[in-house]
Amino acid sequence: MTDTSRPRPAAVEARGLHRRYGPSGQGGFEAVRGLDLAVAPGELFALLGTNGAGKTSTLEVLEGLAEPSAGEVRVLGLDPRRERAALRPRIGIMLQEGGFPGELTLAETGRCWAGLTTGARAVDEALDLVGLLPRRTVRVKQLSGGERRRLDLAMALLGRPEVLFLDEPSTGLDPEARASVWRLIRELRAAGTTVVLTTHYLEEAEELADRLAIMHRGRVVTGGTVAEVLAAHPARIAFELPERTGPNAALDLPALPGTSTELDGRRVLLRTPDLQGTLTELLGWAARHRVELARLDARSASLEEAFLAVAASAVDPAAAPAAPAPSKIGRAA
Ligand SMILES: Nc1ncnc2c1ncn2[C@@H]1O[C@H](COP(=O)(O)OP(=O)(O)OP(=O)(O)O)[C@@H](O)[C@H]1O
Repeated sequence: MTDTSRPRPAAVEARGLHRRYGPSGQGGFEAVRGLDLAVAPGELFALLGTNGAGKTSTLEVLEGLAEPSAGEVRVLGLDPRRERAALRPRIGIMLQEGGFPGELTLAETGRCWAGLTTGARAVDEALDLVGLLPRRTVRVKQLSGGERRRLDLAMALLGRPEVLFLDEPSTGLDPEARASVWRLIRELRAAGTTVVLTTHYLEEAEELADRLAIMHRGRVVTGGTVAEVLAAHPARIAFELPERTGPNAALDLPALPGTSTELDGRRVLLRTPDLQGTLTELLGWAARHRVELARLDARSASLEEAFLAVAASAVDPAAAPAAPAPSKIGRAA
């Protein structure tokens, strides 16, 4: 397992966390299988993963809504179950479904929720944060799906939480609403709030997360900063050789250590752990030989590629992401 821990003290910490549904042995199901994570104060941590990987099951234990079947959990140094009374006023929780009563207006919902919250901010202020102030007299049942998500977020923010748990905060939001939720999350983080979120949107993690972990089948498969996660995956350089060079032209290309090559006619695809170095070599070679590299495209690995590779490698170890074997470019065909 990849250790996604950082030095203490952590705002959120799990050690050897297991969560089981149903009885032990046959008939039960272990959704979380020995998970370690540590989120520093003020950090934004994203939990990614395949469907059914165990993200929500993990979050519910961190939030104190469920008991772990094994392992240790601490949030702000407190046990989320045994010290719930002390912890609850200091955390905000946005579940996948808020489940607020449909007949109440947003303002009434906020007032009810504020009555249960220590040190709550003004309801109108919370609604304003998520752009729902103009809708304060509308009933919850009249909200669109995206507006409900924003109401869930507003209620999670009511108590000015030190730690905010967000389960898929932007699911169902249109691009504009998503951008404003991202802006709000960034502002909260800049003000020192620790945020733990789950998401299916890889660009959300790429945009927001200081660190992330990718889960598959109850385990963290990889984790770290976005750059650290991407570093394990090769960058790609694609181009077309000129027609005059013919199909064997690739034999004339330079040796590019650590780079693997795929040829499809005149189209060349290089995979390299060192994008800048390989590109420099390649462009130098092209300049010296006056070769035009048509449709040249160079890019780092995306989080999507890393995610797909991780999911595949967890099923099939042969597909594990690895640095490409050194090869002379023309010989790899
Ligand atoms: N109450 C339950 N009883 C039995 N199994 C459950 C229960 N809740 C969840 N599971 C199973 O536990 C596994 C993890 O579910 P969980 O909802 O934590 O995953 P997730 O990563 O949040 O998934 P998704 O991305 O699809 O929302 C799944 O296989 C799910 O079917």
